[in-house]
Amino acid sequence: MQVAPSILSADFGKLNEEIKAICDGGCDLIHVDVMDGHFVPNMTLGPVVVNPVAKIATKPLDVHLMVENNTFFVELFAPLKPEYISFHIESEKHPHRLIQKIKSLGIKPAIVLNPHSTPESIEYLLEDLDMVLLMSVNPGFGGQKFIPSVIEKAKKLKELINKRNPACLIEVDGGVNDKNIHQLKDAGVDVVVAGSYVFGNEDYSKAIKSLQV
Ligand SMILES: O=C(CO)[C@@H](O)[C@H](O)COP(=O)(O)O
Ligand SMILES: [Co+2]
Repeated sequence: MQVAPSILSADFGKLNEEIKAICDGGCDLIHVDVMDGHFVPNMTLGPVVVNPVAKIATKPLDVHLMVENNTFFVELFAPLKPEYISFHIESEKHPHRLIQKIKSLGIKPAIVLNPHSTPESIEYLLEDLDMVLLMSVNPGFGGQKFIPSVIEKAKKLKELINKRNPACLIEVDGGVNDKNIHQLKDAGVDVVVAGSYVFGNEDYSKAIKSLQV
């Protein structure tokens, strides 16, 4: 299991130290939550903050867009050369076109599903995706309670992925901790995002390793 700590839960008063600690602590990716105050009722990080993060990070960035104008934000974050950019299926009228745009920028495209969205809704996009991110909370905030139906959804998605594009990864985001990690692993999940669990732990390295099952 790969682990992507969400920097939303980091201490922004000492962001450099926090980034260094999770990279040295053995994380696989750095999850960057981008919220525009329209698609979700919160606002977070723009390139002004994420640029210095990208400069000191020794692990690749996983940019999670929670915005209405996806194309604008893809163009804004592309110069930071993230490994992945994910966007919500619920906020995009032309997901196939946007996937091609992200690919053309040399970035791996991923699609995010809110708790109500079905894996079948993206079946015909799977062959063009590197990852699907399943939300296990409603997007907008860290520290929320895990929604257990994501386990069944991950299993269904895994079947579709096996049929359409076995190389596509499944990522789960929200309320992940050492209690639900084995269920997620058994459901076929490849990557987990963990914000409050990692940054709420005194020993980041220990917390990250406890999820790398
Ligand atoms: O995208 C989001 C929230 O919208 C997440 O990435 C959270 O920031 C994860 O935080 P925890 O639920 O792990 O505290
Ligand atoms: Co996220």
